[in-house]
Amino acid sequence: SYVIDNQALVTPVLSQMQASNIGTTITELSSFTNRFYTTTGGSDASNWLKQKWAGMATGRADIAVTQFTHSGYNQKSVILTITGTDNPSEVIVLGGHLDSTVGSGTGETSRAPGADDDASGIASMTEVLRSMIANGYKPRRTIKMIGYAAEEVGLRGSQAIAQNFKANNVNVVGVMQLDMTNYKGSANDIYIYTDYTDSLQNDFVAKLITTYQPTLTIGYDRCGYGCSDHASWTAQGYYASMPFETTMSQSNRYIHTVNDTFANAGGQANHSLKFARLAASFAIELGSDGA
Ligand SMILES: N[C@H](Cc1ccc(I)cc1)C(=O)NO
Ligand SMILES: [Zn+2]
Ligand SMILES: [Zn+2]
Repeated sequence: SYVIDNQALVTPVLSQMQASNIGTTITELSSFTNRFYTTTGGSDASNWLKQKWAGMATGRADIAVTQFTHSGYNQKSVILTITGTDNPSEVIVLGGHLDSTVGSGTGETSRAPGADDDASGIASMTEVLRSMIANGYKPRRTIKMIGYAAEEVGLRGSQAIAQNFKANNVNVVGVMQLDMTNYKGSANDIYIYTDYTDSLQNDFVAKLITTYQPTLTIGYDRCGYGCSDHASWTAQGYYASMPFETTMSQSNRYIHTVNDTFANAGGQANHSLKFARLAASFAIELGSDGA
């Protein structure tokens, strides 16, 4: 339910999260020549993320990391699963995309750092994972963190996964998309997008921000189209939310260019930390509910 009553579990995880760790992961992901869905870099980045998450989960028998193979291109999505202790059939999904692009002509040697779009989202999720593990947090429901392949070419990775989950009757109770979290281009801190998302869940997201990050300011906007992977989940009838870094009109103009770098977002991840903390509070509040 959307009742906020797990402060004892959420607060220690949030307080341990650090922008510097997010910045490190953004830098690592940006160092692949590109992470395009059909290139060597795209496959290497997927394998790198799998290894990174698996390494972090060492010693946790309830955490598994797999890759989801897509048809028609080599880049695999990465799925980390924290199996719930006593209500495992109900699933919470945190997502971001691991591919990067400099447009349709992206090839093997194209330079596409994709620091904000969307290394920042993957890095935010990674810091959630690190702090949950450091605090020994074990959810009652299952939490999945997904690095989607092929978002930039039509939300293809998330579409395949959301369709697969629907076909298998996976009971996903909520989805949060993190795509572009580190470019502070607008007045407010977090913008809750209201199209291709669920309005009730969006109200819960706003309450999470006012409860756990009361100094942050909230804005609202719309994309006007299916602008990221949340739209794939909504299309399958699941509840999705997308907290975004700016208003639509002030969105990061460096994306999909060689200039989408960590330095061009200020060389620090203070903005991403807000989204990482929001994602952690979302996953823990929903993840701590029993059957
Ligand atoms: N189109 C999206 C970027 C994007 C998403 C939302 C808004 I507002 C502006 C721009 C993309 O490239 N996702 O990877
Ligand atoms: Zn993009
Ligand atoms: Zn993106």
